Amino acid sequence: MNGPAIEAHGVTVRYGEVVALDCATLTVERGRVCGLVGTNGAGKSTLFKAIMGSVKLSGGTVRIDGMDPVRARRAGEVSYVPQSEDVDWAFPLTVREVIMTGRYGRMGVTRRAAAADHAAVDLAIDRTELGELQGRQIGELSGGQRKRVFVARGLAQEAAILLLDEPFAGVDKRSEATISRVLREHASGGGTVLVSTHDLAALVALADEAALMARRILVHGTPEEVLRPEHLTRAFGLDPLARTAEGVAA
Ligand SMILES: Nc1ncnc2c1ncn2[C@@H]1O[C@H](COP(=O)(O)OP(=O)(O)OP(=O)(O)O)[C@@H](O)[C@H]1O
Repeated sequence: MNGPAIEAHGVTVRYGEVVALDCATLTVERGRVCGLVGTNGAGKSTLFKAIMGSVKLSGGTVRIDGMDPVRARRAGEVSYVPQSEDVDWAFPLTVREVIMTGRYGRMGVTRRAAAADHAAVDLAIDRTELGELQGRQIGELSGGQRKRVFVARGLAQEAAILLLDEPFAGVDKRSEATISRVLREHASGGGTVLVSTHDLAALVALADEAALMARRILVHGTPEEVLRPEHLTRAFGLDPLARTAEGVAA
């Protein structure tokens, strides 16, 4: 592995006339949790897609562990938990089966789970506290439980880099606490986490560093530094102290 875990330099992405990212630069070193903060439409999801190599760049470069992002993704180095899953919730899949899909990249064409696959899934289930729910149909789960399932799928993949787009939106307190703990543990074990959140209050406990974005990275530093009122005013365009974090971001 060469270079930082995530290195986006001068990244520009356009959707037709819309400039979603305008020269965004962000470096995240291994073993860190970085919180990504910005208004709706600030380009957070697009930055995740650029890091995954799933969107065309009009400018700039992305390197993951020194590698091209598509290569890194194919090597299973990066796992992405999107804001909303494109999943048919009525499809009869159990929690365990969904988490096992995180192992598909390692199974080859037969998709036959070996002992190592079951062990990785067991560990992911344990860490996300889904033991009692592993036989349930995913359609029966609450929003927070579903989120934990997709975080568990990322853990089962054993990717060094976890990208999570709004994992705390609409989840219950228990799921929020579990996901936060899992992310901190991942970083303590040498992994890297980039997580977008609207929950500014939780950022200090969750993240080692934060990045404030509005089509590009405006400030990148400790959460305390990034959350200074003058920076939030710049990113959100109003007095953040006059509103709750949720209200500002909405
Ligand atoms: N497929 C697309 N086609 C056209 N415009 C898009 C597309 N995806 C995103 N955009 C636009 O690009 C900009 C950045 O969107 P993006 O989803 O990256 O922001 P975000 O910070 O993740 O916002 P949110 O929190 O609402 O998901 C927005 O103006 C959005 O409307």
